[in-house]
Amino acid sequence: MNTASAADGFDRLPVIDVRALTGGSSSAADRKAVATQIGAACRESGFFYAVGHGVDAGLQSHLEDLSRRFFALPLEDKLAIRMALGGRAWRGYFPVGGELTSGRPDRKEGLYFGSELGPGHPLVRAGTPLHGANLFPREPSGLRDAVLAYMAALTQLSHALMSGIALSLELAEDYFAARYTADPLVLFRIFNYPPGDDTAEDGHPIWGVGEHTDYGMLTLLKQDEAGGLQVKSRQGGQVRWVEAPPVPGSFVCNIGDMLDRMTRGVYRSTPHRVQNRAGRDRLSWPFFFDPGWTAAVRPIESPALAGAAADDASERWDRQSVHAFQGTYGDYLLGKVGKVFPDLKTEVL
Ligand SMILES: O=C(O)CCC(=O)C(=O)O
Ligand SMILES: [Fe+2]
Repeated sequence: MNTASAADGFDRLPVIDVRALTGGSSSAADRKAVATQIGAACRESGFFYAVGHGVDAGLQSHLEDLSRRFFALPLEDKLAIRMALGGRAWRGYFPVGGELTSGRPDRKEGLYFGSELGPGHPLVRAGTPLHGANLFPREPSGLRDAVLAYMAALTQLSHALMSGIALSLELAEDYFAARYTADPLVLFRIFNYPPGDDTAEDGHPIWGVGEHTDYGMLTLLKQDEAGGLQVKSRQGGQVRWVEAPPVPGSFVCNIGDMLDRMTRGVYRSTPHRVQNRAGRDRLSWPFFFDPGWTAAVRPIESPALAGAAADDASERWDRQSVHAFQGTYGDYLLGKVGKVFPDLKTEVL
């Protein structure tokens, strides 16, 4: 077993070919071999690049093209689907400065999407936050179909990667599907980070996204050529920010707070941030694959995690422990999103 842990620090993020998990006809040994690589990455940095994932390149470039066309529209057209109009479903467009990931406005604009649920869906009928219909722009009109097709493809890939993560923890391949993701919470965002100065007039650095960890289970990030994503490595009290540059045809995969909680900190939800220094727009497409809203997320019992006990609250960006909280994943998530969109919280929740 690989005994690396985040405490050792790291200087690069591995590239893992996940074909054996996504194809239909791989051997158990091949699946286990991929799972072992994923497990080592989750222990070391909580991040890896997935290649050989099988998500159609044509769909991806189509989505990229449509996304650029949307952000190029006049602000007023983009605001026609502003988040306040998405109500409790928390969908739509937010302008630059509209989101405060770690207490200060991020320099990014974006679109929020999620599973497309009609008014008859039980969670929508019950008024559950973050569940409902998407707000799609009128232009470019193809964005709706591209987003829905992309979310479907990434949902399938996430299930496959979670079966690898289960194997890496010496669990049955359907461990997560059986407990948490039969009906996953799927959130998808399209971000545009415009170029600009690194530092504000008051001397504070300006981030595209400030330092944070992801809240859920697994994030799959598509990024364009611009670069700027950085991952926090810590070695003996020294912090180093490791670049996660674009790797063609890959998704950057990272684990979120719920997997950190389930593994008692052995698989880390590692802080990361973005600063766009490319001198042009940077686009990214993070896809979040999370436990169902009503799931109570519990520590995993597995020999692979024997002896693990973590409370990292004092080190975390938000000074909160993912291990101590009580409640469902929905409760946890709501506490987080309320902080990053304070105005919207008052308006719609
Ligand atoms: O845009 C990126 O590269 C990262 C975005 C991110 O970290 C997030 O949305 O959680
Ligand atoms: Fe993130």
